[in-house]
Amino acid sequence: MPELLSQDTIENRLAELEDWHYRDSAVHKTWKLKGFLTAMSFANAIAHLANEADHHPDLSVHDYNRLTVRITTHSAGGVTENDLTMAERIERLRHGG
Ligand SMILES: C[C@H](O)[C@H](O)[C@H]1CNC2=NC(N)=NC(=O)C2=N1
Repeated sequence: MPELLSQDTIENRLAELEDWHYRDSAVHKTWKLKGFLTAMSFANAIAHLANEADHHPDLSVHDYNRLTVRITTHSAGGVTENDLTMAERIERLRHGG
């Protein structure tokens, strides 16, 4: 089972990622997209990435054009390397990398 990371480690890693935060045993970010379908498409792209990685974030499309992603490792009960890796992969996806 992947091991839980300390708050210091998590916050140091998140400092490299724009607008990601650590709260309630998870890392999360909210984007404001161009519209509802853009937000849905981004959520779907993340869903495919997540399924390939077998690591599944919580995805919420809300307030018309916002997407909130929350990532935690259920089996560990908090944030592990797998969550930070997923956050990094989502950022690369968003920026076309
Ligand atoms: C069997 C399967 O690999 C596990 O249930 C995976 C699936 N996706 C998962 N996703 C997340 N976020 N945390 C987990 O502990 C987890 N476990």
